[in-house]
Amino acid sequence: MDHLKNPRLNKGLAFTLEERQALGIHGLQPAAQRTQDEQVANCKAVLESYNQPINKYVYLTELKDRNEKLFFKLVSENIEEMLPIVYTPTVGLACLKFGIMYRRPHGLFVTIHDKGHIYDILQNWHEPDIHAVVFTDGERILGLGDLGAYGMGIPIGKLALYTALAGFKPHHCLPICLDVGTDNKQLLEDRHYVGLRHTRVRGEIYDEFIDEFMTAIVKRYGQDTLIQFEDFGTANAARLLKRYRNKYCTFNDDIQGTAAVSLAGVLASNRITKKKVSDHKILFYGAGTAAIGIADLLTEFMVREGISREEARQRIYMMDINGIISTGRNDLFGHQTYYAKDHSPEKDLLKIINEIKPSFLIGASTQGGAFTPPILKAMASYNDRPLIFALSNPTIKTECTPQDAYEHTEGRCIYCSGSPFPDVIYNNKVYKPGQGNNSYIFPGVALGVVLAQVHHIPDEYFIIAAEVISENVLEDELAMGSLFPGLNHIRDCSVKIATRIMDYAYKNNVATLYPEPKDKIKFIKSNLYNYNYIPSLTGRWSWPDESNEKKETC
Ligand SMILES: O=C([O-])CC(=O)C(=O)O
Ligand SMILES: [Mg+2]
Repeated sequence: MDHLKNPRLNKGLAFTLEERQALGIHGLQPAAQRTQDEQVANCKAVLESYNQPINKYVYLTELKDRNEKLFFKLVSENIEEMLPIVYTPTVGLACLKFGIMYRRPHGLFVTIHDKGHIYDILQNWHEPDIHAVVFTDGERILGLGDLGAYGMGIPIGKLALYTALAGFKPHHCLPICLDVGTDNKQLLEDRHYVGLRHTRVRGEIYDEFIDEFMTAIVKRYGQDTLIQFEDFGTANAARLLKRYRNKYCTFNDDIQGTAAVSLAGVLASNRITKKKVSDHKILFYGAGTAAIGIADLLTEFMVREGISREEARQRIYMMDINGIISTGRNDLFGHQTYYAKDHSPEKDLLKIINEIKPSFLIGASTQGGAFTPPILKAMASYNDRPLIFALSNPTIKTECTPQDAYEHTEGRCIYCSGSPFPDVIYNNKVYKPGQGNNSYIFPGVALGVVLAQVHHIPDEYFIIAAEVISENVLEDELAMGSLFPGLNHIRDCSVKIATRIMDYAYKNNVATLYPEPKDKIKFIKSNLYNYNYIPSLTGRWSWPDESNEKKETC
């Protein structure tokens, strides 16, 4: 029965007659036999019959629970259609409905009351060989804010992409939600809420809890376990990254992954405008975690282009809800101060644009529709090809839609958004706006890091990832307005990113995998998850002359 009930073993109607007899499951299924491709086609037909994206999400979750290989084949071979369901934007909706939809565990919940016992909780996870952990404390889920334990949908979604976009084996991945309470009043009163019903624990106790968590992970799974921070609140994200980045194999996706995909977008746009990054005057709308991460990485890149760090920071302006980030303000934190200008605390975005005349406007504000037509028109009046990045997620939080962006800039803007949008037709021209989402970055970076067994993740890896992504945008794609390779090429891009990161790691003597693989691409490919079924009756051992496909243990 395990072969029908365990999603890792189940092949549904793809079991052959011989397998059904040998496994003792003959008669438990109808007579038909299907190939995996036929099953994929069947799944697509079922998905088409649902109108609501959330119902498609539930169907796919159930498919993953029933037949893991079929789920990953479906997603991996149909990325463009499936990504918006298993990931942004639908995953945001799934988080909002997490309580009512909760069925079975897909990861670990560690609460603040488990403090002192986190290692024991990790022991309860059934898989012993974890290479990558994605975890959140649910404080800033996408642009939706504090969703507490409902935030668990995000680590689950991110790790599904580790497998679908970078070939991580699913049993090497562990999603974790740290539940320290929530300050979201609506959730505290929601009868479906599944998390702790008290406000967030902060301060020293929170810090000790995170410290214990990090220690417990490496004690349980080893020093080179990759630990990805996801959707932490602004007050903690940068602070915790700084604290842990040189101690653990860790990165913050919202700071570093989003920064890298934005850099990739600018580098690709430079192929159109023939500019350097340092030729831009940049205005950020939003000065939180993602914005600071992008600003820091752009600064780093401008320094490489040959200007001083000080000059680079002078080219970057930021504003948040309290106005322009200026030296006179006393509410700035962390790296915000690097970008503070001598300026009156102006709060009106249009006025600021008219004064600064930026060439590049980046939205990381979580304020849907903030880039109004007059703002877009102003950007078009100062620039031949204004850059407009509307990065907030999910779709309702996007600062402007591509339709608005092209319409109000006479089709001249170079645009991307964090959430997916359909093609736009403006003035008889078809635009295919790309998705500036960190999903182009984190799977490939993670793959390189885990395979080279490095212990820390420097910014250089994110610059490498950005360069690889921008180099892989085709001329045709650029001409259609996309700054990123088509989503269906993302798996190849992940392998390329991983290869370049491994090269860099060995050159800099930080890879601990020994010996260095001679042909890294071949090495990487031979370690990727195989989502195709393999015969169920191959026995326990593999033989050296057999293909990798057969060698894989289920
Ligand atoms: O999840 C996404 O789509 C991108 C991301 O990290 C965020 O918005 O927090
Ligand atoms: Mg995120």
